[in-house]
Amino acid sequence: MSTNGQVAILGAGVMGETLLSGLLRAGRRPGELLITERREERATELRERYGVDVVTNVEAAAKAETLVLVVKPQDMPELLAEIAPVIQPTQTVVSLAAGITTGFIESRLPEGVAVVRVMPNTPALVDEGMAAISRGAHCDESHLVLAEGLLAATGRVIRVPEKQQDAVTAISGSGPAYIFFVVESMIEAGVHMGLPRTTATELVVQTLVGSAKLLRETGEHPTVLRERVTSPGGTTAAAVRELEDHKVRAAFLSAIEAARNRSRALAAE
Ligand SMILES: NC(=O)C1=CN([C@@H]2O[C@H](COP(=O)(O)OP(=O)(O)OC[C@H]3O[C@@H](n4cnc5c(N)ncnc54)[C@H](O)[C@@H]3O)[C@@H](O)[C@H]2O)C=CC1
Ligand SMILES: O=C(O)[C@@H]1CCC=N1
Repeated sequence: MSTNGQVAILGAGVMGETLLSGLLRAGRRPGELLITERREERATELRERYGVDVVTNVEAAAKAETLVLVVKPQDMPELLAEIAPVIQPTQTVVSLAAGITTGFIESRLPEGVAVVRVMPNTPALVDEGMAAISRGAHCDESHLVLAEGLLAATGRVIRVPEKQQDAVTAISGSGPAYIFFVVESMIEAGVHMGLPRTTATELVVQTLVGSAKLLRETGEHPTVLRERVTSPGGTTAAAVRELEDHKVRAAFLSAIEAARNRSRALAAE
């Protein structure tokens, strides 16, 4: 049962489909994958789109070597109660849920099941994901390597101590949303100044991609890169002064701390 290499994705919403499509792009065959999904029309859609089998949670837990839990944190107790009677300590559980600790999961499953906690993000859909993984009490190196193998299909993977996962969630898990918020704001500014929306969008998206590549490929500190854009007495200095006056840096600090605090609170709901 536990050495068939089969991976079951339990809960195939946004993140479940992201992982599923990434595994298929990376060369896994549909027959090696199973999904479960509570919404019937969603299950049908994914079966037709990817050619994977849709099974019940109990069937998935009885069959697959690796169970990837991708339901919302609030749905986790019910899912764990469903699979606990059939799961064996030879299987590996990988949880992608924000805020849910490995201890929370271990305490609801048979003694000895290895649990890996992962925080992925949505750029995984274009193979530019950032995932951080942490070991539970019953994990050894092989379980971490297995989880890394799954997540590496869609981008970068790092290992972090579990106590850092709420901060990771606030930075890279939710992070794409902050970037999209900035992008929306910049496009709106362009439209306010009379640029056609398509022009403003192209300018902003390419500026974002170019800036991201500059950061990654030069390895320079963002402050240095920003200073290079900022000519003395010029346009950028005028803009950055406004951002500082509006306490945008402080707003980012508070926003990201709020996300971290929300992650901490999720397991208690
Ligand atoms: N969306 C994101 O950017 C990220 C999400 N996550 C985590 O991934 C998890 C899922 O998030 P999303 O995909 O955004 O939510 P979602 O709501 O799109 O997907 C959850 C899916 O699980 C299904 N579901 C719920 N209970 C079920 C059950 N008992 N059995 C089978 N299917 C069930 C729902 O019908 C839904 O399709 C959450 O725990 C979230 O914290 C983690 C990192 C990033
Ligand atoms: O908003 C959320 O709770 C999930 C976790 C990180 C990104 N999305």
